[in-house]
Amino acid sequence: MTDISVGMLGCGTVGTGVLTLLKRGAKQIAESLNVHFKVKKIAVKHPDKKRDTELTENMQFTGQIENVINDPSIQIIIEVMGTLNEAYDAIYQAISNGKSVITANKELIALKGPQLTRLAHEKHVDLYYEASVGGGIPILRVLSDSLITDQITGLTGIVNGTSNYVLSAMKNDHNSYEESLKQAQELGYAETNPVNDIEGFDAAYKLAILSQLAFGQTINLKQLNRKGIGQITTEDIKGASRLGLTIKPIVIAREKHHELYTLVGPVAVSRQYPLATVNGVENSILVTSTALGTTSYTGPGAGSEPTANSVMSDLLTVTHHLLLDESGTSFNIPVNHIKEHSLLDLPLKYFVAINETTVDKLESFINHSEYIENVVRINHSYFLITSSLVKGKKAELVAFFNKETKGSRFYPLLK
Ligand SMILES: NC(=O)C1=CN([C@@H]2O[C@H](COP(=O)(O)OP(=O)(O)OC[C@H]3O[C@@H](n4cnc5c(N)ncnc54)[C@H](OP(=O)(O)O)[C@@H]3O)[C@@H](O)[C@H]2O)C=CC1
Ligand SMILES: N[C@@H](CC=O)C(=O)O
Repeated sequence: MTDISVGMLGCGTVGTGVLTLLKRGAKQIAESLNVHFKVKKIAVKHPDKKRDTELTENMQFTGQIENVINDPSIQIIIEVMGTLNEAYDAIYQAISNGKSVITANKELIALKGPQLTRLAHEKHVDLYYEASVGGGIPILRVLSDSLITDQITGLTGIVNGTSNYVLSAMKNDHNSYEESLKQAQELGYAETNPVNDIEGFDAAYKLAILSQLAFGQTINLKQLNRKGIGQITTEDIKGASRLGLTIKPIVIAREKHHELYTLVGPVAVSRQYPLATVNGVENSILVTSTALGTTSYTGPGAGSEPTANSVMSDLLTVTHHLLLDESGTSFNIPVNHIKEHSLLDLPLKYFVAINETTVDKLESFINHSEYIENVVRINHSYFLITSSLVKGKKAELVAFFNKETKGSRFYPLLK
């Protein structure tokens, strides 16, 4: 039996899940790999906090990250603490010290993954981050292994469990936005700062990682068209429903004529669209590729054990490499620099929610416009489906509604 010493940074929702799965899977790991993982040290923010003693027996808790990453007996570091700069410095140092690293940190990988991957290659250690996208869904391995020879042309997905949980609870259980978000936080789905979930930053990081693997491209997050779910009202959800639509927190990246079109934000999807029935904390990613057509990957997108399961799969990959003396691998290093656009530059249909209005002009416009395919009125609000609009025509409609009504919201529509 080979003993492998592991150090952890963080022991919260995901970290506790990792300890649980390590304990539960110890016999199976010993039988199949002839390996015993020993978690020696765990760095946390509050080393004196009370922890589950059955899970953490013989583990040393410390408030100093250096105690873990500089311990020469530790071979593998699992980073599940979050943060950007602290995590970067810690992982940089750990890799420099010759340790393989597993992380669930999407912000870090989206923003600094390529640098760390290059360093890991140089130092002949592994860097893996399956848990950073889609929680328990093994989507990064699918993109980097199963689809390696296929050409990916599009990704459309729900990749933030918290915002999908909130919107599903608002629609299906008629819960308030605040109540639903509180539940998502209590269930361990939300980020330390839930603004990252609600405003689409977390989804944007995940789209960046998916694009690194699918298109070899690190997308420019500063220019990305990103919106959150905070502006969606219960009226919009009801209006969409009356038109056979559901509002979902979606990420999209599409390659067209060797250019990339991206979007992060709420999208109205028809009831037949595959993502319409992905509810609660579930995530789902639809991948379109030349050989396979469209394939979908669905599962729990956040939470303790699902996310920890992805960490475990990385841990076993890294261990295989260690045992075979083949460390120095990762998912990929993005090398492409293709031009990026907002998906909204392409012709799209829209679901439009128009706030309370009594303006006759609007009614007359709606009845005569060739661009309106369907409309419902609920009290004094109107909800429309437009025909496919080019960017300029959409801008005209936005201007018209903003002038003639008390405000409107345009949601891209996928059928
Ligand atoms: N929750 C989820 O479903 C998912 C989370 N992730 C990612 O996994 C990572 C961890 O998330 P999660 O487990 O939910 O977070 P938690 O907030 O539950 O846990 C964070 C842990 O890190 C420790 N920690 C925080 N800051 C520091 C620091 N500066 N130095 C040392 N330790 C620190 C905390 O210590 P203490 O316990 O003392 O407070 C805690 O143990 C994040 O990157 C997150 O984005 C990825 C996929 C899903
Ligand atoms: N906060 C994230 C956690 C998983 O990545 C989410 O809600 O999806």
